[in-house]
Amino acid sequence: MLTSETALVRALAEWLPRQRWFGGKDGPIDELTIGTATALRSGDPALHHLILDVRQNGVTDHYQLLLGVRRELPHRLQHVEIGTVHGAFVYDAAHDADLTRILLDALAAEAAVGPLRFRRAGGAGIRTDLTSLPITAEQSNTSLLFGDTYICKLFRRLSQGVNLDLEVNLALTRRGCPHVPAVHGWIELEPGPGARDGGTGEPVTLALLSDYLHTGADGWSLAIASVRDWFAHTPPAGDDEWAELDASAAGGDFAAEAERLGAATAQVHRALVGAFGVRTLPAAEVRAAASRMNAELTAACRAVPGLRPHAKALTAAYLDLAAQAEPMPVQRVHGDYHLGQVLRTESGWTLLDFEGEPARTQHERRALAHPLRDVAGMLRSFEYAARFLIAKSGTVPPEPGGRLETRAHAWAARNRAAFCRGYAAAGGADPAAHGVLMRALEFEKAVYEVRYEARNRPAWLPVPLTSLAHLAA
Ligand SMILES: Nc1ncnc2c1ncn2[C@@H]1O[C@H](COP(=O)(O)OP(=O)(O)O)[C@@H](O)[C@H]1O
Ligand SMILES: O=P(O)(O)O[C@H]1O[C@H](CO)[C@@H](O[C@H]2O[C@H](CO)[C@@H](O)[C@H](O)[C@H]2O)[C@H](O)[C@H]1O
Repeated sequence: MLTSETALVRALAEWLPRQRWFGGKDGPIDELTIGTATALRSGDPALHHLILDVRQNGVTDHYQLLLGVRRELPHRLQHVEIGTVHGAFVYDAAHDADLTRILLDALAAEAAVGPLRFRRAGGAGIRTDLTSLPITAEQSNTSLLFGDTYICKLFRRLSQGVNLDLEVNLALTRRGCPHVPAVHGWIELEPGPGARDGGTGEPVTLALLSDYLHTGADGWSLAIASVRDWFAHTPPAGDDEWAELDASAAGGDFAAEAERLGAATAQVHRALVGAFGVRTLPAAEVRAAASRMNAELTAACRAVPGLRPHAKALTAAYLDLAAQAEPMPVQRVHGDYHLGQVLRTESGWTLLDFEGEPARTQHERRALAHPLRDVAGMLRSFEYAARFLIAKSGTVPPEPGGRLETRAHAWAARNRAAFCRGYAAAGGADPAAHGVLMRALEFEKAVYEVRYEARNRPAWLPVPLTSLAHLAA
């Protein structure tokens, strides 16, 4: 019985915190148990689907793992070894194309295996002749490419109920929205006792199979290429003029793309209203939201001391929001909008990953919000992109007013303005006309990022902290 294998549990507890997608790196694992184990293939190699129940600081999270078991571990799989149990190697089978093809077969057949249900989105069949390759993006989940046809996202930390990415993508696919990849199928865990559905009575989404937009380039890589050009460009008039330079002269200027991205964002926001509706948030709830933002700031300052010097400016922004609170429209939004979530294809920008912020509860992620929340998220991403290369070269925190920092600031300002222009011109709320709300939303996102980086990528922490130093000044 796999669930009572102590050697396996011990190996998993040692391996899990080292995974990019593990969201609990800021504290020890108090207990790890195997919640469900479903055999998808026996023999050698064998494949088991596991749900790991991980208790940390009184809270239990559920993580999904495809566990491969082999007597001999070929070289190509050694980097994903978890350990050995009774003389057999166990490893992360998301990287084993011999085993992942079972997922496509099961989806095509709309199979049911134990508590796992394999679903198809529409009438069209699912190809089963494709080999998978995991992508190596900076991800909270693990995605497998099947040829250049499908991308299958295996959700790592499971949320209760229907996954938002599935819910939103299906709704927008069915409305014919051109800015999301079409959904082909999904895998879910049927409702059941304990961790299975957390009492919601809803299936838990485990994976999502969508169109792979193989010609697309993600917004983050495009933006970083542009920042690189911008840093490399030698100004004609000397260092002091760098901030005022015409960025379009540097080559690789991103502003026109940023503007188009703003327009696509406004169009998706409209489609979300069409699919899920809109409501008015009373002023009292806006005030409550401002006070929640401040409570998050207090908690974040406790966890990350580097945030404390900015706390006063952030609180002032939240107080301004509360003081000027008036009823505002709220709707379903993307919820974790940044340059890594958008792809530029030959036909325009496509938005990905409607799951919301991985560190929030499902309830928080599904909550309606002002659409400018996404705009604020993307503006933060321009700040990140502008400073990423400085951080990578090890010169963070840069000297205030320093050469590269001045340039980074100029790049971010140019692209932020272009994005907002595109958003407003395509019918979205004009960010310039909502200064108080925008400032509070941007700070809220920056606080989230500081916590996110502390928990997941401590080496990145200086990026949001440095940009906060500028925004809060
Ligand atoms: N449908 C798709 N077509 C092409 N690439 C995709 C697609 N979906 C995701 N990607 C790529 O995978 C990366 C991570 O996807 P995402 O859905 O954001 O995963 P996560 O939730 O783990 O962050 C994206 O930045 C993008 O580069
Ligand atoms: O894409 P995810 O849903 O996994 O989002 C989480 O991870 C993101 C990083 O991969 C993180 O985004 C932050 O870093 C980005 C650069 O890597 C930057 O463009 C974003 O602006 C910044 O927020 C995101 O916050 C987190 O939820």
